[in-house]
Amino acid sequence: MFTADEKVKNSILEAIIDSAYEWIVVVDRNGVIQYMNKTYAEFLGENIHEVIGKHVSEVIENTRMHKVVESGVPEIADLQYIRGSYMIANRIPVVADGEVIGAVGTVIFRDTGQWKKMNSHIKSLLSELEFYKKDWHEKNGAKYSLSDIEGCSEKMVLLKNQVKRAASSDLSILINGESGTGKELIAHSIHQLSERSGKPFIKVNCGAIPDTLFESELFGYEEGAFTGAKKGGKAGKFGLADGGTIFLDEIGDLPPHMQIKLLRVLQEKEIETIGSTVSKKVDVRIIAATNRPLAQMISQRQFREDLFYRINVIPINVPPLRERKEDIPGLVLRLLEKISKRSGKRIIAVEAAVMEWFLSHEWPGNIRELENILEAASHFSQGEVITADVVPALSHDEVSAVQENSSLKQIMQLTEERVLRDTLAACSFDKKKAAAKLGIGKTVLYEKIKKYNIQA
Ligand SMILES: Nc1ncnc2c1ncn2[C@@H]1O[C@H](COP(=O)(O)OP(=O)(O)OP(=O)(O)O)[C@@H](O)[C@H]1O
Repeated sequence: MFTADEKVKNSILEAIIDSAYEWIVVVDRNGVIQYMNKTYAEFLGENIHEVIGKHVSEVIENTRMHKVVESGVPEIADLQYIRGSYMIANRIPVVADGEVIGAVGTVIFRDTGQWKKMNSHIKSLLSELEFYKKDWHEKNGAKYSLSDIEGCSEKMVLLKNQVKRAASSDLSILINGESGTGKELIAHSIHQLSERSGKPFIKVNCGAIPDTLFESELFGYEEGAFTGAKKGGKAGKFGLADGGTIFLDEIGDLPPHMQIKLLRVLQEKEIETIGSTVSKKVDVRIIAATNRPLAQMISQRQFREDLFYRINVIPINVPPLRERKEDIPGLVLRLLEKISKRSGKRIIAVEAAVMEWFLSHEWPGNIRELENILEAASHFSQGEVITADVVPALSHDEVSAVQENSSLKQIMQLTEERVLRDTLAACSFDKKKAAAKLGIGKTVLYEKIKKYNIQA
């Protein structure tokens, strides 16, 4: 029991802590919360009494409090991402009799205006950093690894095993799959898992290089090789990839006269820089990808058979999303996490109606289409859960579904009904206003409301 004097002292202490500039949390040696000040709990949307006794990782995103208890090493001014913003966190171990018995954590920038300002400053610095990191990775390394590939369907489990096996060999790989299925992600993962992972991963988009620049892009040129050549010359992609992996994306888009040049390099394993008289040995592993039917292109003489056999030593087929719909819930969570990080807006789930639609949609654009839809919806979303009204594709799909089996009359009626419903809702069911907006008389509007049984 506290004495009256102690009670006063405790109340004073509590008042000081609650009005402190920082948010405060205290955990015991097991990482279980023993204390949290009111403002912190409020910010987290938690009840102050309910958080006591919970493990800190259940309550605070990206926390490291329990790690500090384990390591006994203080962490000062660490950047922590909580509820869509970056905060600055300090974590100090509490030591008694030479033993760590818990930790105190403080987070600064609880003043919204202040942290918004700081947050936007940090975000702009981080996006600058991201830009340079991306640029560096594009030139020198693989961005993704196997853990970035979401999917627990049977097809994806088989695919991941195949990726692991293929990575350990040094043979050429051809990844086949529809657009947006994750072929590039797989190419990165193969490189990361291979013995070449410490060496460059260089991507070449075969469809995007103009014919006239193809040779200089791939093989480079010497200084003075032609008018306009850069001082010091230029290294080509094959030279840059030496020792590592070259990823030939969209190989089916390679024009025939370029196919023969590529075949020569693959056979002879040497390149001739433009303007040089000597050829240079290169050691690169080839991973190619395509969404075009190369076998059919061979029969139509659009793709060289000899080049096909050179690159298709290990074929990997990536299944389209419609054949592995059980992966959708996991993908949605993974992509929302990625989008939230990118935009700084916390979105954690989609409502049941949206998921239902996701599971019934055919996904012609595969995972890229899913990512784009989630990105647009999270932009318009008001809360942390995406609702059907912010998924534009959802209403569009209804129309296309009807169009497949309907007469023009039915489609026109459906469209008319939708326009009426939308306009009435936008005018808060003020029929005079809605009629004026639609450019029809009030009587006609009443007739149509009756016809479609539209109710306020
Ligand atoms: N299994 C997956 N798990 C998580 N994200 C994925 C997965 N597959 C694809 N993605 C994401 O979907 C997007 C498209 O993937 P990617 O660019 O690898 O597809 P692609 O098959 O190479 O497409 P294209 O043929 O059009 O070049 C990327 O943002 C990628 O990160």
